[in-house]
Amino acid sequence: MAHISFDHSKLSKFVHDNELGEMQAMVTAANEELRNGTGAGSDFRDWLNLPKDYDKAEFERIKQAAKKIQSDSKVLVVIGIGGSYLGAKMAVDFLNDTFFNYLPDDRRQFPQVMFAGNSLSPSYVYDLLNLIGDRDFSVNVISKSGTTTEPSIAFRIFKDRLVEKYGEAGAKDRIYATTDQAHGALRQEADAKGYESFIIPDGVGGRYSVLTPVGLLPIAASGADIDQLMKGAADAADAYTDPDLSKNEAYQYAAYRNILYRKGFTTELLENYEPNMMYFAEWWKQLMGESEGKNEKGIYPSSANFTTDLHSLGQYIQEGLRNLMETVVKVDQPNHDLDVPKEADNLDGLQYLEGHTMDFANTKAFEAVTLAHTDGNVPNMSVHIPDQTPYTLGYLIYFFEVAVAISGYLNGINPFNQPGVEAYKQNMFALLGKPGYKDLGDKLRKKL
Ligand SMILES: O=P(O)(O)OC[C@H]1O[C@](O)(CO)[C@@H](O)[C@@H]1O
Repeated sequence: MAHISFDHSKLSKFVHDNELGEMQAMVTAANEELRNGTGAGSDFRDWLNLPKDYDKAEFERIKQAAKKIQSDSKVLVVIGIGGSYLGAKMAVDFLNDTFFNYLPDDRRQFPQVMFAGNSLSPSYVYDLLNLIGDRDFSVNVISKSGTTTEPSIAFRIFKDRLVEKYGEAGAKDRIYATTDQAHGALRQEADAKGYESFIIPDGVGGRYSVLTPVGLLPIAASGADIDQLMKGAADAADAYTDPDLSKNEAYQYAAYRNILYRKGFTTELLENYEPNMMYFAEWWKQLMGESEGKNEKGIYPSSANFTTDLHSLGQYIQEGLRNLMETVVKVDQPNHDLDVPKEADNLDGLQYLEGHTMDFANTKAFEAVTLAHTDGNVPNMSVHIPDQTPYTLGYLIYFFEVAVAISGYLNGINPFNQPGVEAYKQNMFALLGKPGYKDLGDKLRKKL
């Protein structure tokens, strides 16, 4: 029995009874490609066994580093982009108090965890420096390649500030580098300067890296239990191995979205009813989009946060272009619940909700939306999670990782590369005047 459950009961209007069964042969083949390494991109499958097969000594070092950061810093600045930040950001949000980063220092046990290097906005960096002020801080710089422009520039700026505040030696003790074990500029710098460093395993791509030091150090620094996170993922790894579609809900999810995609439902919205899951959707979008969007095909991953966005996107979802499908991640037991207060008069007309809780209203909204969208011809799937614990998050991460790998093979693409991301990078290097890009730079400038 899986710890989380996948509900496809509202798909009967869109998918005939026999269609899932007809996917079985393809799913079996996709499973073999994934498990036996015969599919495209097979060098990047190490995330499959990662929840069990990880470097235990390094894991302990992560916990020690997290303790040091908690003891000597009010702020941890996590520098990275794409898979080198989204996993940590979504997990820190998902696992902590909604206003975790807003609590003042005298009301918090653990440092603020702030992110940088995920844009080129100077205002953002300026504002973050201003937020830190003269408080103690540390930096975790994360980049597999070590050459990504956004985090590289941000790292220079925060490193400068650290050196200014603590001197060269003091700064060195507050920089944690998470990067490739042997290659890249960041590895060279970490070794040359003696930063404490952690390794991004070779066989794990950025978007599958949240359970490596990439995600684990910031998550642990925020005070969350990374043992439980790994345990949840390890149990999910056991739960989602059977190629039999009737027994594997992660594979069912992959198969259903493939069936729907072929019927013209080309955009998938990941939806939630908890504001601190907004970044879960951002993490999921990179996982799905970078894995599947290639060879001029793939489901476009989008998201909506409910009930908030029912009052902005709700109209479109209900009646706009009919190419949408939706997947809701629904928390069955919120971290906290509140009663609807009683009032003697009934001026607001809300008396009928007295005796109920806010979560009752939230869950009824979920049910109402599911039915309305289904009636509006938006195929609806949902993943129910019991709570927002580290164990459940680990489980959920693995559910989506294994599902997208199968989904990619079902759609005939390599789910583990991202060649298209290079196009903008090459142009940007050329326009910035990076050595080696002169000819391309000349060509591009004529087009501007
Ligand atoms: O860790 P790096 O090398 O800085 O790369 C960051 C991100 O850039 C990409 O290569 C492309 O977006 C992602 O796969 C990766 O997560």
